[in-house]
Amino acid sequence: MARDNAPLLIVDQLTMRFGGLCAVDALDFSARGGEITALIGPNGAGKTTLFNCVTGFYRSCAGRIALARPDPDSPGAFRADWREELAELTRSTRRSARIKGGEIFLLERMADFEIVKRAGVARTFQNIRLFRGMTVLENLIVAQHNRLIGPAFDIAGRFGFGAYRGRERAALETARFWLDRVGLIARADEAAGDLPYGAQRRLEIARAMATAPTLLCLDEPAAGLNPRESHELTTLLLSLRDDHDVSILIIEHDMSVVMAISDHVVVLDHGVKIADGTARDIREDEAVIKAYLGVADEADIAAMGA
Ligand SMILES: Nc1ncnc2c1ncn2[C@@H]1O[C@H](COP(=O)(O)OP(=O)(O)OP(=O)(O)O)[C@@H](O)[C@H]1O
Repeated sequence: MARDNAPLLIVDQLTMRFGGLCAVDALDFSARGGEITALIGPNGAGKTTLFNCVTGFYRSCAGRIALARPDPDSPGAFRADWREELAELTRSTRRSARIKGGEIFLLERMADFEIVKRAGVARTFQNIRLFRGMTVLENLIVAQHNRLIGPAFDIAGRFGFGAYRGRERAALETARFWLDRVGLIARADEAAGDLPYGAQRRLEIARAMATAPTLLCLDEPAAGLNPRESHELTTLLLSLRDDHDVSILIIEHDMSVVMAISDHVVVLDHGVKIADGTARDIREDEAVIKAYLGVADEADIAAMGA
């Protein structure tokens, strides 16, 4: 379903090389706000490298990654067309600029912690990275450390001043809300590492959501899930988009999940974009079918409906 919303993420001529290998090659695409954009492609296509550039884990070799963050308190005021302001920001040496109803960022100029804190990008990983020895609840509290650590953290935290207490209470409420939302509230006091695999995947998503992101980047969230869990995941992701106003960028190999949830699909092969469109467009695209026929199993092709 194409929704014709304003762009939230604009990737422009992005290039990432590792020595002689070009993992992402002059990539252009945009992801619109309020949508689920899927990045698909065979193994080694450059999908995780792109995520690592967006989240500041890698510093790209060339190109631009721009993100808009509407003000949460007045989302309606956001100026939908921010190309002019982006051009001006690009010409400057600044990392961000205020625009009507929000702020825009050039992520390739920012450190990873700033990308999380200021630009509102949260992510999950291909291999689950929870704090396994901490409880389920503690994992969500730690995720909100940016909010807990206010300007007066040292003194306020030590003496239990009101401002800190208030922030702490809000962090607990947020944690409980998201644990409830992903069906883990009854397991809040268990060690995260003791949860079954599918529950750990849900906890990772809850942990990312607890940071109130504008853009949620999910790296293969359906990996290792059984069909029932995959179905629950699709329901959860659609609800995050529709009920919680988060835009999602998802890398996923499970084509049934991709086809069920994506508003927009970008297909990479050997670091190059080979298709970009709705799920329906790309499943009929010859270059995509060829890329998958070369490497994927027949179930992938069947799930794409080609
Ligand atoms: N840190 C690195 N150093 C060197 N080469 C790397 C590095 N990270 C990725 N690559 C290479 O870049 C290419 C793209 O890898 P990437 O992990 O982005 O692909 P992918 O599309 O995410 O694949 P998969 O679906 O298997 O996760 C591969 O050839 C990979 O070996």
